[in-house]
Amino acid sequence: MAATVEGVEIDTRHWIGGRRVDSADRFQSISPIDETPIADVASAGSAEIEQAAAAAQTAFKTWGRTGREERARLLHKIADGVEANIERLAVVETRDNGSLLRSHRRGVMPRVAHNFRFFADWLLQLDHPDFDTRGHRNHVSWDPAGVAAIITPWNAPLMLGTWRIAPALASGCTVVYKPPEWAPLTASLLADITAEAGLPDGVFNVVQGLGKTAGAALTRHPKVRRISFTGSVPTAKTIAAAAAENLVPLSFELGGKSPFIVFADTDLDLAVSTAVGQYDNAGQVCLAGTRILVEESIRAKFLAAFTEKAQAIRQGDPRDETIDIGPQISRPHFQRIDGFVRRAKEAGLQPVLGGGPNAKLGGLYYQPTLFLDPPENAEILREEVFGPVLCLQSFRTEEQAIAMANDTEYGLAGVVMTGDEERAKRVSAQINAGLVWNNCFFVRDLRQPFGGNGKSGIGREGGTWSFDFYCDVKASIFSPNGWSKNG
Ligand SMILES: NC(=O)c1ccc[n+]([C@@H]2O[C@H](COP(=O)([O-])OP(=O)(O)OC[C@H]3O[C@@H](n4cnc5c(N)ncnc54)[C@H](O)[C@@H]3O)[C@@H](O)[C@H]2O)c1
Ligand SMILES: O=C/C=C/C=C(\O)C(=O)O
Repeated sequence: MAATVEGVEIDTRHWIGGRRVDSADRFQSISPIDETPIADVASAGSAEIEQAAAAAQTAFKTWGRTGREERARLLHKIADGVEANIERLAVVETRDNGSLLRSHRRGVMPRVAHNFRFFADWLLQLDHPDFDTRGHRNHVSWDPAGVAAIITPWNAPLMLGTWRIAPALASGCTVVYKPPEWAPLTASLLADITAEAGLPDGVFNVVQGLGKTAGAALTRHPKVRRISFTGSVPTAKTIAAAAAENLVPLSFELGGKSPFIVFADTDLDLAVSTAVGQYDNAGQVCLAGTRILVEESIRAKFLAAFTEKAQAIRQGDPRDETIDIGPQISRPHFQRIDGFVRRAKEAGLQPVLGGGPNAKLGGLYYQPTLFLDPPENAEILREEVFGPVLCLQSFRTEEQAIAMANDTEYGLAGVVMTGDEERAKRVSAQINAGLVWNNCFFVRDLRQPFGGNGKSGIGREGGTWSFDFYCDVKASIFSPNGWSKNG
């Protein structure tokens, strides 16, 4: 079973134990650009999951004992393969998930390659210095845990997938990856790349399918020793219950409703352009600062400049390099976003920007939308919309800004815009979030701990934190006594 998308041939079957495997069931991948079906994809049930888990467990016997240098070498080979295929991966991803081709070409796909290179290099340096306990030498080592199940969403499919796949493979785990059913295609190309790189059979497996069937069977599977999930809170709760059954450690990167705080002493141009950037990827970014909090004395000035800049956003076909934002991922997701906006309007809020579908473009294009001063308990202020919908409120004091910023069940990210470095340090220290950007947004370094507090997730990945998750970390204690003379 194959599809040709933007001239690229894609095998849309699963990739299990180093070969293509089909299913009787199929699902369709529909392009958000024009809502046309672009591929029929194999849809797994528990039998295919069983097969993949068994292949991964068999492969683990060898891969788990493969030396660090060899694992790192193969990860670099995969990165080479990604780099050689950037254009093919970019055009397929854009057709499949509707994100900008220009960012796939120049930002996202290079980051996919970097995900592999970074964890390959980190593996070679992974170390904890030995330490002494009354003459006993303590040694710390990282033993791979076994089969890792990785499940990720559609808003940055290959980037979010490989951000988990690369450290799992570097750790010596074998992987069963369940890509998002709304954008499944680049995962299949990645399987080809890993095969060409010479990754042994069964070390990396792709099982395509729906969350409630393939995803659920994977997270319940007793051979799985780690579950790494990026997605929504309701799904996370279902997965946590499945993980509890087998006592499997899990890593969750979930939603957000991050604050974007603008102090009066900010560089206004920088604050406005960074704030308008929160509409990027049509608002389908977990980290987005969707609650803009502006100091009252500059509110009018900020709002005027923000509205002007937001109105200049060019929306359209994401394959056009001059376009700034594309469509939403799917009809159900589009309707969900519109539901939030309609309910906000019914509750009496009037958007000062957008407020509905983009009538000129039709399809899945939704206008960048801004609501002012929703009441404290408004749904639009509390729930993650995951679309191009922002709220703006104002504050009078720093304490009030911090209190408003922290008035959420989420805790993924925060943005602070101020000209005062001391204030930036003081405020970011008090924001309840896994990541706080000061006078910037989305500056990523894979040495950073990445993850969220509260409903935004469990655990951290990045650098050694990733290896801590995919490994059973071990302490070996060597006594000074009792060694044989030959020992
Ligand atoms: N924190 C982060 O790093 C991060 C990054 C990107 C997106 N997200 C979050 O992801 C969400 C959007 O993604 P979504 O709507 O696709 O999320 P989702 O939870 O509906 O789906 C995510 C993945 O889980 C699978 N899934 C669904 N039901 C399942 C089940 N019962 N068992 C196992 N797997 C199942 C899906 O097939 C998909 O692959 C947003 O909340 C967003 O904030 C978080
Ligand atoms: O939409 C969410 C984006 C998440 C980004 C990352 O996981 C990352 O940069 O590693």
